[in-house]
Amino acid sequence: MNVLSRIVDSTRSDVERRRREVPLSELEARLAHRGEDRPFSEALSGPGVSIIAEHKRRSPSAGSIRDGATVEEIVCAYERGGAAALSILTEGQHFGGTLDDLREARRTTNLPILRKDFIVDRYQVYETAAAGADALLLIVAALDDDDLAALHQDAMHLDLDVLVEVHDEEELERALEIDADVIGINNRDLTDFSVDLNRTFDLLSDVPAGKLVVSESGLYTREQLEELERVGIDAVLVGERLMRAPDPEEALRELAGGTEPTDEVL
Ligand SMILES: O=C(O)c1ccccc1NCC(=O)[C@H](O)[C@H](O)COP(=O)(O)O
Repeated sequence: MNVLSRIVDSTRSDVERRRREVPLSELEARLAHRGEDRPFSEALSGPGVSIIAEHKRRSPSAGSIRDGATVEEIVCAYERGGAAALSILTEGQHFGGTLDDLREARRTTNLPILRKDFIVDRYQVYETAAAGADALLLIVAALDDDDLAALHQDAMHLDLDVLVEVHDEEELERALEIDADVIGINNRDLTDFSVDLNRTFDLLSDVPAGKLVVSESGLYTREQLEELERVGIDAVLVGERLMRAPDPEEALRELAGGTEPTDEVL
């Protein structure tokens, strides 16, 4: 069983537990207290490459990435450094995240927030909206066609933007079938963790005009971002590079082209 299947399996059990603790009807009631809308897609459509800065404590590929900093410290640094949006990893068992991380990010910044998780059940879509996120991730490789379409519909019904993540041409076709507006091309192979930026370059030419395209994973340098900008990528999703930096604000400014690079990482 590959890592994605393992994560999806454990996610399904976690969702069942949470559903018993907080029923869907309770989440629906909480939606009445949702705060103001922070448009996620709009934030990615500015000039140049927009940066979605990710809060990520650990991962299956890297192990522990950063301990000891609060969510507030990290996300406020990202906001000061010029992030267009935040990605908050809320998966617990493999990434050490929680929905409370997302709530804290919402309380302490004004940036639009993507819930980065393994969404396989409509309960999670309601949970995402109730926790104050503006967008969620749907990973095509983790879903069959019916679930992909249904979860996409549920998200739109709740005014959530959706980043639809693909790895190859077949997954891109499936994303286009549901008319996804924001396509994420993941440079990381989720079966062996290899990272290859050519995934973005190869798939980009198959994405029709009018879609927003996000290049995800394995991005570390200003040069990579400049290359992506040249080919017309709208945004990048960056986690490990920023989370390992002693000063995430400074690291973000460097990536965005605001300051000279330093090689310092934790
Ligand atoms: O990061 C992993 O090891 C991973 C493994 C299995 C499924 C998903 C995984 N990562 C989620 C992500 O998509 C990344 O956190 C995100 O794109 C940022 O990547 P990076 O800048 O390389 O931290």
